[in-house]
Amino acid sequence: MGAVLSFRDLTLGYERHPAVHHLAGDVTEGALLAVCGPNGAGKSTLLKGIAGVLSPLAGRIDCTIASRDIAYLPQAAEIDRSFPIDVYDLVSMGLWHRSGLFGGIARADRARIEQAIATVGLEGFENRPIGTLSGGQMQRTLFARLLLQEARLILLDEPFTALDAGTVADLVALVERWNGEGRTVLAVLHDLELVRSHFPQTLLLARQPVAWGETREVLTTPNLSAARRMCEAWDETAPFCAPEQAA
Ligand SMILES: Nc1ncnc2c1ncn2[C@@H]1O[C@H](COP(=O)(O)OP(=O)(O)OP(=O)(O)O)[C@@H](O)[C@H]1O
Repeated sequence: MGAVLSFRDLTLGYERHPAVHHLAGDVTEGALLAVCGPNGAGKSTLLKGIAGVLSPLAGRIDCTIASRDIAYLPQAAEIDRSFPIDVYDLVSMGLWHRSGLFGGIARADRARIEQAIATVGLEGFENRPIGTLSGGQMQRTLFARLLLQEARLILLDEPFTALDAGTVADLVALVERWNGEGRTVLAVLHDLELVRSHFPQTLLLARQPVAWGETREVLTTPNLSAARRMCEAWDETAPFCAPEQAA
């Protein structure tokens, strides 16, 4: 399998302050990769860089997948739930890449939307405004939208945070299904047991990469301690590419 993503001495950050520093490596097609690390390690920043929301300060990301084939699910806190839209319409947005913003929804599309809503266990919620959903119901709705997107590269930022065990199990099963279909999935996760059980590969980040490879070889006590130390020692005001921060 070839690389779908290549990081070339990548630095991402905000207002010239790096948040992810000197990242290099490849993500192969069909990978199921967890991105782990302490708070502030740069995990969300990396996903934003891959999704094209944030441009590199230095280095680059080579991606062989067209942006229309990339799906990005931000952290729940970043999603505006006050937007007046119901479950059905939010899920149907997963077809936008096919139908266009103002394209009509054909009968076959309606069947697919209903099927996606049923797959995530939300039958009967079609007309509910998203602002009235519980956190778990909202996340199921967003996964139904992802189902319709049929993206080749799926980026998930803390997709299982604050969800009950049943919801997590259902959504993990969807992630595994996507991966079984050959899609590449990157997920930012804090639950290391979940990562060990379901994600074969892990990138451990602490502004810089600490380790990247087989999950059992990455999530070791020494690596996790090093990541904690590196994040604690990080200077938030470090200038762009300060030599002492270089890998
Ligand atoms: N919009 C922004 N403007 C300025 N700094 C930012 C912005 N977003 C994130 N940062 C900073 O970038 C650094 C990395 O943040 P990021 O959100 O990528 O970390 P994270 O690993 O996803 O953390 P968490 O586990 O807490 O979600 C932090 O120091 C954060 O304060």
